[in-house]
Amino acid sequence: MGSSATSRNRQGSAGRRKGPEKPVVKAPVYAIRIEQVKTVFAEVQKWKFPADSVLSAWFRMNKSLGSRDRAEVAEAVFDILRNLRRYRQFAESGVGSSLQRLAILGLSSTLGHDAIRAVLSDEENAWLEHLQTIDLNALSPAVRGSLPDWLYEHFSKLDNADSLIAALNEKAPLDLRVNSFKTDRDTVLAAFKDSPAEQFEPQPTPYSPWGIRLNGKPAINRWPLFENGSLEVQDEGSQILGMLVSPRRGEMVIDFCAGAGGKTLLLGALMRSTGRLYAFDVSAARLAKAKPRVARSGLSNVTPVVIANENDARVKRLAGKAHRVLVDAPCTGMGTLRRNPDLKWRQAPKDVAELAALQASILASASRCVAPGGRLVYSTCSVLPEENEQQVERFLQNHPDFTLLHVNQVLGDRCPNLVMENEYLRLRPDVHGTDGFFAAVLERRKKEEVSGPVEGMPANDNRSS
Ligand SMILES: C[S@@+](CC[C@H](N)C(=O)[O-])C[C@H]1O[C@@H](n2cnc3c(N)ncnc32)[C@H](O)[C@@H]1O
Repeated sequence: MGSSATSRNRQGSAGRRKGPEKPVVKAPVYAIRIEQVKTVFAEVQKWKFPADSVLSAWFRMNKSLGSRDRAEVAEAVFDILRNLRRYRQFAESGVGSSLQRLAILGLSSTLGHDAIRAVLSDEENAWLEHLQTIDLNALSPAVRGSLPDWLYEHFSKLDNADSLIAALNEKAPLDLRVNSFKTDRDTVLAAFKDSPAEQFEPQPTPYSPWGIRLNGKPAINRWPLFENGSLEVQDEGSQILGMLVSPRRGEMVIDFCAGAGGKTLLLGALMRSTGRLYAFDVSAARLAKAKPRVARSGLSNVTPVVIANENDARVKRLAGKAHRVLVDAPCTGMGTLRRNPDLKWRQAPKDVAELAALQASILASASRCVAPGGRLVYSTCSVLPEENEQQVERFLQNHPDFTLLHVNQVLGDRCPNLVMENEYLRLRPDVHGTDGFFAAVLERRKKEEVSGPVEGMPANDNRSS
């Protein structure tokens, strides 16, 4: 069972009824809830679409559901995804369909056994009670951590693997970033006092000067501070990346894999909306999602560009020109399992190999855009060395005109609480409370420091950042 298995006994949508509640009206609500979780999970486990897309589509088809109904279904589905391997093992015993048993496990973990007891059969209740007696330490580590074998193989090679796996199976808090182009964190925290945000216990994040951590999952897109562009949702790890790229006013900066613009917005704010910030991506749909966010943020220095691939002619035209290039590479997302637990079930070993090849190609191509003396930052939201350190090491072997900077040196005194053991930024949920996140800062040598011609560097370009 999940950690909250016995702790809560919420009233579900029954809570919306007026007058005193009687147990007799609660039962059908949770019988319906079990069916709802089964319906959604049956769709999710086709592994065709991300779980949050499946849930959003189902909510759109079931508009009459209240926010508590939605939250209960979503929490149970995500709980099943986090614990799926363990739950499947548990579901081998018991009665009824395996889908029914998974739904019961998810709901008893998130709401507590007592909440659903009345709608379960005697056998089902006895089965749940028996499961409570199982010693989780007696399970194999891959079952206990609910990872497929191939992924457990990868994780088990990392430092303190058990602690990392356990932390990645927890729910994540919600991190917000204050848009420093519009306001500052103290002002937002003051505005949160006596507002609906207060119930989510807003706290400054420990490392990022722009971060606020909320306990819970409010619909912040209806908050005025979100609507006016003062706030964005962004994990603290991604915020720290802004300090590593550290773009300055008036510079030319490329966000090579900009997606829906999460990091673009941060870089644009750090540039105080000056200079030129190219937002590249191969996905027009993702870049389109950045548009309203850029509009809200008040930035006017962002130029979105849909590229065909990393070797697009528009990329080549910028050879040697950019002061800063960020490659926030497509990756397995294994550092974000707290938020996207379906990623561990939707990928296979071949995906790691394919992504690693794509990452190497994007990094090589993006590096050509960096001006002499300029900075290239490579990042992923993965914890796998194949996507991280090994990429950077291979890149450095093939690109002697780049050197690796130590992140402590780059961060200087801007992030005094954060000290890394070696050159790389390596964040983990069990150590830092962030998603798993990796970044490396590479600097292109100035022209006079390099002997012989260097690919992508214009003969007459002698700028430095
Ligand atoms: C990790 S996501 C980027 C997230 C984004 N930086 C943010 O902060 O929201 C990786 C992005 O790389 C894009 N991508 C994939 N292949 C690419 C390529 N060859 N060149 C540029 N971008 C690519 C994907 O479409 C995806 O949006």
